[in-house]
Amino acid sequence: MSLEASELILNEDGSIYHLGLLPEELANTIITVGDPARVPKISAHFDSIEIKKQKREFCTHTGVYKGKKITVMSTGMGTDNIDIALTELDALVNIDLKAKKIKNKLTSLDIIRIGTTGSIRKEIPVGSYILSEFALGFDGLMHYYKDDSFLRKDIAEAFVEQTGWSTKKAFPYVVEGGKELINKLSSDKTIQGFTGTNVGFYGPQGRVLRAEVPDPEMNDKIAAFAYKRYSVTNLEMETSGIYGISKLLGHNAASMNLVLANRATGEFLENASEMMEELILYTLDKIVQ
Ligand SMILES: O=P(O)(O)O[C@H]1O[C@H](CO)[C@@H](O)[C@H]1O
Ligand SMILES: O=c1cc[nH]c(=O)[nH]1
Repeated sequence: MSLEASELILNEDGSIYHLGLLPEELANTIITVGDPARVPKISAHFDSIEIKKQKREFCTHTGVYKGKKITVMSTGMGTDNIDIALTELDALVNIDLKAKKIKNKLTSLDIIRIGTTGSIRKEIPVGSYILSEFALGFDGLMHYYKDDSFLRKDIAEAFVEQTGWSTKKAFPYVVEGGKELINKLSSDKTIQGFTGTNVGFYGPQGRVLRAEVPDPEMNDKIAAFAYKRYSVTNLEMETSGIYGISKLLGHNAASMNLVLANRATGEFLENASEMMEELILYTLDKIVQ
């Protein structure tokens, strides 16, 4: 049975709806970033760039770095965008777009996020690289999919109990990243992370400029959470969706984040662009190793 035109949506040129990409324009190793301006900063290191496409916040460059074909794509901010980006990346490799049928032989992509984050622990300073072993999703995205077999419900339940998580918010979910890919990217430069993914940057991450939050102690409660060997290291806005949709669809994902802010000490990284450039080169070289 083929997928309806309203479900698998293609543009007039046959490309996938939001990303605007054709299957042959994608590599099997994909770097995702939130900020579209970070895409050319990464592809500037490529030996050659074959594809440059932009639709909405999804800017994509595909090229070759040290002999390996890599795609770098921006997702914009938030897991609502991640749902679109990862589902369409999967469709590009695992659905025959002309026949609109799921392929018999499925392809597993390597998806590596290079992002920015805020640490909630004073011992993880600005400038650190956090490589997420697990993600803790506050966004609720994975509750919209049937298969929850890979979610660590024991950790999520302990988290809700210890922090007094409000029932008005989505029930948190916990998902592990792709172990092999994470091992490949890790070194003594990376800190193993348990990354909280929020639905926003201000209130959802406990930032107060003018509008108050219901529980000003929530970041401290998140930092105090301890269950078995698990405790939360940092907050950002995409990793849980990337890990969740990747596990759901059979892809390998790793999330590497530069710590820009330390929420416990109030510091913000001064030389952020220089440090991001270093993280980009670190990650690219680990990918091709
Ligand atoms: O730097 P990026 O990859 O966008 O990631 C972080 O920065 C944005 C917030 O400033 C959010 O997307 C957050 O996850
Ligand atoms: O504190 C921070 C810094 C970067 N990105 C976030 O989402 N939060």
